Amino acid sequence: MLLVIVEEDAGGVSAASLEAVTCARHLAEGAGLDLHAAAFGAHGDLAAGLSKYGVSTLHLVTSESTREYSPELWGTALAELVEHTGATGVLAASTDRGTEILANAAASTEQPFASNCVAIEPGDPWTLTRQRGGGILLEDAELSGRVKLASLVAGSVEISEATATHEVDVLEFAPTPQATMPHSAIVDRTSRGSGVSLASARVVVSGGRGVGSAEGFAPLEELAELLGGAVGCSRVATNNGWRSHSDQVGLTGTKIGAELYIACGISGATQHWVGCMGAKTILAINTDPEAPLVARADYAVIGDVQEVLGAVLERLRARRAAA
Ligand SMILES: Cc1cc2nc3c(=O)[nH]c(=O)nc-3n(C[C@H](O)[C@H](O)[C@H](O)COP(=O)(O)OP(=O)(O)OC[C@H]3O[C@@H](n4cnc5c(N)ncnc54)[C@H](O)[C@@H]3O)c2cc1C
Repeated sequence: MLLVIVEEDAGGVSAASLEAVTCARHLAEGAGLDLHAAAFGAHGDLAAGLSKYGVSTLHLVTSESTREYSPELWGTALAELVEHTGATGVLAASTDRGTEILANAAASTEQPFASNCVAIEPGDPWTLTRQRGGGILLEDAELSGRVKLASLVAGSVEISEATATHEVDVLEFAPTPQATMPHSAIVDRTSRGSGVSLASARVVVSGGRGVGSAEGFAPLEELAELLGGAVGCSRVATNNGWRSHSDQVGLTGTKIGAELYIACGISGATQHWVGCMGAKTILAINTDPEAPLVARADYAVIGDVQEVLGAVLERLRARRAAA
């Protein structure tokens, strides 16, 4: 059996997790194995969203010690679930959580973990392609082991449904309490304005130095809201205190896999590019026609970001009012 960790986003299974599910189904079918999913917390409602994707069982990891996120406690709980179910492979999206949980589970089970994969082919060993150097290099590798663990970069796989729809069995799994184990724990949370996470948003409207100030992000916020997306930024925007680090796209920020990335006043330094290159379509708005991101973008508008966004928003507001 193969196991895929699913994360919740906006009340359903996140797009990045559905990519991992699609990839895991491909591996399971190639090996003639069942596909199970696992979620942390009482997320029984995710079962309905998984029924079309070939998942037969959803394991809900529920216990007092795993109620709040902790990479060590969740990783150890996952290791226990792997032994309990006899899973021979575990996949997750390459989100911060997915990577941390798998790394801890791998350490606990003493099994190998390949992070940041963009393609995984069935067989024994698994054949994989993974990102290195923040995505600048691609490495071909093989993964062998009694249990293989791998994480998948968002935007690598086209989400697809299974040929048959299954009713998903929901099973609760209570791991052994690990309260005395050394672990990190969340002590505070800052909620984001939008309910959509940057890593899994289908549209990201992102701003850099060219936006000019924290207040200059207001039209980006409005555009993101109108498009049902999230706001991102470059490191200059975080360094200047215009946005929080959680909004940063890039090597030392979030890697996105959006359908559409709108880069406003961002030059496109390599460290930024590796965070947004997974987007399917890139639109750059920049005063400099020679900016690297303008050269790499699918579409570019050469002009002042505030003027361009002002015109776009005017049209969108008028269209919304007419609808
Ligand atoms: C180890 C390391 C890690 C890093 N990690 C990251 C990372 O994760 N993410 C990241 O983003 N950067 C990262 N950086 C920084 C990166 O190298 C760049 O410095 C940064 O991305 C530049 O941000 P920017 O594009 O906003 O600014 P700039 O490079 O200054 O570009 C500003 C752009 O705005 C345009 N512009 C100016 N005025 C306007 C206007 N009115 N309207 C429209 N366009 C305008 C300009 O033409 C220019 O293209 C990292 C650097 C290092 C060394």
